[in-house]
Amino acid sequence: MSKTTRILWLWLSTSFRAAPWLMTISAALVAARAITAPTQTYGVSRLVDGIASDRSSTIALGIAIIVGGLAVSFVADGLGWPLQDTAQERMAGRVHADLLDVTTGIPGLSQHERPDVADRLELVRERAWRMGVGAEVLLWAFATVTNTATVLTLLGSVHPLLLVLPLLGGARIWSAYLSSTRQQKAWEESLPQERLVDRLIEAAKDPRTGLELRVFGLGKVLLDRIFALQTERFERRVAAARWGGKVDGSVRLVFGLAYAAAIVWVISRARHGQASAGDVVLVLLLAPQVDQMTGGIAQNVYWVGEVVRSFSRYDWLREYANQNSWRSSATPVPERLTSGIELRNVGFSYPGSDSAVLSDISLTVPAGAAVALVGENGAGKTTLVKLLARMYDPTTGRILVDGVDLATIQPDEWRSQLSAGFQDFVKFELTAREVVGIGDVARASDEVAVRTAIVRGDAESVIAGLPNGLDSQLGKKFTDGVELSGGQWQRLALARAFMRERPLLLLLDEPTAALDPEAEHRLYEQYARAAKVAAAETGGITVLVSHRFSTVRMADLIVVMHNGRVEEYGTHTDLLAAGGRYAELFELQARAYR
Ligand SMILES: Nc1ncnc2c1ncn2[C@@H]1O[C@H](COP(=O)(O)OP(=O)(O)OP(=O)(O)O)[C@@H](O)[C@H]1O
Repeated sequence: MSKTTRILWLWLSTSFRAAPWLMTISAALVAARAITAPTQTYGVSRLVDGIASDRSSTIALGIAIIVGGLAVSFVADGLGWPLQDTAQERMAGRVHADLLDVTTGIPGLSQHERPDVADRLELVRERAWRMGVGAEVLLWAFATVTNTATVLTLLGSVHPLLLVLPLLGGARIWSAYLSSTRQQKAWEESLPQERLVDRLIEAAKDPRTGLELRVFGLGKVLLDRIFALQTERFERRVAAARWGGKVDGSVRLVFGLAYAAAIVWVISRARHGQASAGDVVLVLLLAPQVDQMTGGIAQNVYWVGEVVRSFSRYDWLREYANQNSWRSSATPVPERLTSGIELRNVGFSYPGSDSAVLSDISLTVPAGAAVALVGENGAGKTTLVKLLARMYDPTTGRILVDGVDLATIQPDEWRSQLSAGFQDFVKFELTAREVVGIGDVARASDEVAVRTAIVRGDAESVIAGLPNGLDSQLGKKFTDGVELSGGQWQRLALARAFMRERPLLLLLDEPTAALDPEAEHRLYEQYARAAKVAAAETGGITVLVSHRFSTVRMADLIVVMHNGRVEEYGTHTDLLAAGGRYAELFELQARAYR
């Protein structure tokens, strides 16, 4: 199937899939409505001719056409609009559901990292409503075609030369096309600015950024920046719209003059007996209809173009999702780990960047082990955690889970066996019960499971301080919502990470950074004891990222990273004895606490 056919088919099938019967009935009504006006005009011309020639059969025909037209338009108008509106709503709903389905089906994170992909994704989302009006535009296009065919037949019946008039209208269609493409281009060019404006507005509104904004007096700077970006974007778009207005206005003027000349010509033909009075009436009354028709086609060209463009972007997204679905990864995830996880010459660069963030990492983490990643900021610890969660695949090398390449394991299944807590965790503004429970959606309403996770996350004191305990609404956006401190939110996020009791891999990327070192130490000690029991059953591995050596030293294996490489690894005792970077950093921190 060619790309154009595929897109048109996508448009047509989405419209009819959304509301098959509504669309079919609406199409019939729309066609009926489209032919009534020109047909009634024909009825009037018959009536005039009948009166002029005093022929009662012609008069009767004229009246029958006019009355029949009235009846049809009465029914089509009464029924058509509500049905069309409903079809339209269904289509919009369908489009949004389809879009969500496709985007949430992309398992990796690359689409958020590559600016070109992010731009296109934004365009798809932002223009989704244009796909949503697809049903209406389709019916509208159908109406225009029917209407055009009827008007052309009637004009041609007076004199074939009059068909030049609608042809002149073609220039108008062309100008509309030019103007819409220019506006489209202006729109697309201003998208990066639009994205930036959205982000800046978000930052300006977000209570979490409010504190720093005020301390550094950034409010005004931010507003000026938003205003400048918006002005630039607005000017670009207005210039395109103004250009379109000028071109369309001039073309319309030429068309109007040509039509006036045609009317004069038909009148003179009638005076010489070459045309009837009815013909003059027909041409006169068709004038506004031809103008409306070409205007309608011009608008249709614009809208058909918009809908086709939106569907072609959607088609691109489907292709992208298809190519990035990691569908070849179909190996089931193991139920337990026996040998462990091995990284073999793993290297990684973020999408759209050439510089390697991780290089040549080779490491074996035995099943059941707790491993700590340490290293200075930017050493690549979080990136390694993301690779283990399979948010990305390594650029080079492989990650083997019990000897099976992680890149071949079904991504959703792998993630269902993971649990994670992060430093920049999400503050889900739900009830406290849900905030914790969603760490294992299947058991989110299991009271015992939620309470156990809360104990493991050392968050009992947070719940005890809430007005309605677990059922308290969290977050400032709600009138009865309770706002928590950074540390309290973090404890709940940690409890959430502990909802899955026996994950094969638990990733803890500085999830306790907001707690004091003692609280962190206590928590990990408690956690390590429980983890040992679970690990004996499932071989589950814990990966912990922390800058605090009091915690790190408890790990079975400590991996010291530097500039995206593993510099040394071993147990706390081994590494201290080796006297390398670990020993140096440990000594530095220990001295600070003495
Ligand atoms: N999404 C991204 N796109 C491009 N580069 C990135 C991205 N995320 C991180 N990086 C780069 O990768 C490098 C490693 O970052 P990473 O977050 O893995 O370090 P880290 O060791 O976890 O640091 P920290 O201790 O500060 O959390 C950094 O140089 C960073 O600039």
